[in-house]
Amino acid sequence: MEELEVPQVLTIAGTDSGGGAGIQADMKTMQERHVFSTCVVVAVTAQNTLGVLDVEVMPKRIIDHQFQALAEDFDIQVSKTGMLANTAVVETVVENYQKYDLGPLVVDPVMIAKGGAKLLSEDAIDAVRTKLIPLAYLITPNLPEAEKLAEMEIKNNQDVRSAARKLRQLGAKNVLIKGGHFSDQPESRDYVLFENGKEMELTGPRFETENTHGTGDTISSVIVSELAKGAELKEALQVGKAFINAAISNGIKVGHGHGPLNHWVYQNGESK
Ligand SMILES: Nc1ncnc2c1ncn2[C@@H]1O[C@H](COP(=O)(O)OP(=O)(O)OP(=O)(O)O)[C@@H](O)[C@H]1O
Ligand SMILES: Cc1ncc(COP(=O)(O)O)c(N)n1
Repeated sequence: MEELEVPQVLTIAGTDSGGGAGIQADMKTMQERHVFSTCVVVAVTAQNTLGVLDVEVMPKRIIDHQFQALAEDFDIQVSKTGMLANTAVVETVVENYQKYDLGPLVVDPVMIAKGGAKLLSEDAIDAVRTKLIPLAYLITPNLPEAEKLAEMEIKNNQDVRSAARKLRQLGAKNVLIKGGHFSDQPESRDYVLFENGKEMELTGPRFETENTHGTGDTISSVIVSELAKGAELKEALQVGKAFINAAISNGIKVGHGHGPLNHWVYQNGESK
């Protein structure tokens, strides 16, 4: 029997027991985009749509062994990082990514959950800036994350452009600054700065909803999946934006707080 070759991808992040963000959102999204997903769990969160109850960071030994187990058996085409918790984890991830061949790296520099919980300690931001960003093929901060990493305030579109240039100077090849937090604007607008200096905007309607738990994880996981299937970055970003628009606008009723997205609805450009 002939077996199907499928692209293999990796998410390095924290879990969300509520299933809407973190590793669970990543793997659900990757499954929807028809790639085989693997994971390195660096932290476990006790979480639901109302917030984060507790966090346990994994010891270095088990993080190292997860990388080793994957590297010895799988052929990972593209990897991504999400919640990395603290400096020690950032350094362990950097060490392992440099040790093994895990394809281009998409860095989603998760810092604070929608409900306000800290998912990266303040002192780890420096390690992300100086050790992780230089490895990134693409970095995908939201506005507050871009402000921290670029060490500047972002008040308007010109500031977004300056912050993206700073992030490129830190070593990220390509930069996507997500505009989900510009909530006073009528449309959702994300900004992209490519490695050749070209720019692009990803725009769409802004939906009035509380149900945006895991938007950042989801869009970066679509991008990882499309890249693994051989798409150019521009196309991967456009599929990501279309997927997120469909996943937000066709909302599902789960939980009592910031609800999760509809990960099923986007089917090759067709939503409900
Ligand atoms: N209310 C909304 N309507 C339309 N698009 C949105 C909305 N909220 C977020 N988005 C889009 O979702 C994507 C993720 O952006 P966002 O800024 O929310 O990332 P994030 O804060 O990292 O997400 P999270 O922390 O929830 O994982 C972007 O493409 C953004 O434009
Ligand atoms: C484990 C984990 N990773 C990422 C997020 C960010 O998602 P959001 O900002 O939507 O809460 C999260 N809440 N939990």
